[in-house]
Amino acid sequence: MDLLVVDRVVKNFGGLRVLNQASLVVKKGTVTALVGPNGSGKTTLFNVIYGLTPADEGEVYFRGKKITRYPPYQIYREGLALAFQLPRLFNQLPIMDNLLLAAPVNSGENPLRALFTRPRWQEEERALARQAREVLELLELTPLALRPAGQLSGGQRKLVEIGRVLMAKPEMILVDEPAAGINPVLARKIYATLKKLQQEKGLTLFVIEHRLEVLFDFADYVYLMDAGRVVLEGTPEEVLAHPDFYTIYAGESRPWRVL
Ligand SMILES: Nc1ncnc2c1ncn2[C@@H]1O[C@H](COP(=O)(O)OP(=O)(O)OP(=O)(O)O)[C@@H](O)[C@H]1O
Repeated sequence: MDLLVVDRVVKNFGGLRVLNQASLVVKKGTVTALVGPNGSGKTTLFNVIYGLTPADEGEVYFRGKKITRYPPYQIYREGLALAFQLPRLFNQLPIMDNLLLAAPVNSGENPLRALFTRPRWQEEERALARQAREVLELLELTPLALRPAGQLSGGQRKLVEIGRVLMAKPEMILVDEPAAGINPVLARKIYATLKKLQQEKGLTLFVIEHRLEVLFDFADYVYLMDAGRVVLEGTPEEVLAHPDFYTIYAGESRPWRVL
């Protein structure tokens, strides 16, 4: 099933065409990767999908529903979440609290409603705490549950960022460079965790990555972008075997000049 469909998306910044009819499909239950040289438009495409940057042309569909003009919070509610490249955590607060704060709003947050629906919000809070403990367990972060987020390593912060996103129980997660700036051992661990989310939770993952060596062990399908459009696609083996792959990948990507 096609979970995410990007259909001929165009984005101009001033006179630069950064996305030039970009189209792709992410199938449900896969780990799909987006690779490409610096400046080819990968992050801009994620921002368009997630409603952070409005598309000039083209459409984005999630579960068959057009989400092109939705704001990010509405896309999040539809079950599509974005894990930021630089995790946005509350540094003074423990990991556990960072996860609890990421959960969707519950009935205890409105004082008047809370007064009349006390048993319900107490039960909701208990369920949230259970969910946060499960997420910590899944990400193997339980021993660090009470550690302030500011004391974590870069790799651990990425895992907490993924945990934060999991609290919304999404169907699909966009992950922008989970392994950037992280040593190869931890990078593998992060990918192993993403794979576990796919296999055990049925999550769909769409990942931007530069490190081909980790990526190709975990991805089911790969898109290569250049100058704002998808130029190659296939299984990791197919894409790597393509005679043009390394030339494009190692090149410098220049947006189109439209004005
Ligand atoms: N807000 C903006 N205003 C103007 N130009 C922008 C803006 N955001 C991105 N660009 C330009 O768009 C092009 C694509 O950038 P983008 O970050 O999407 O590429 P990328 O493939 O994610 O690159 P990298 O691999 O380096 O992260 C670049 O030339 C960048 O300078």
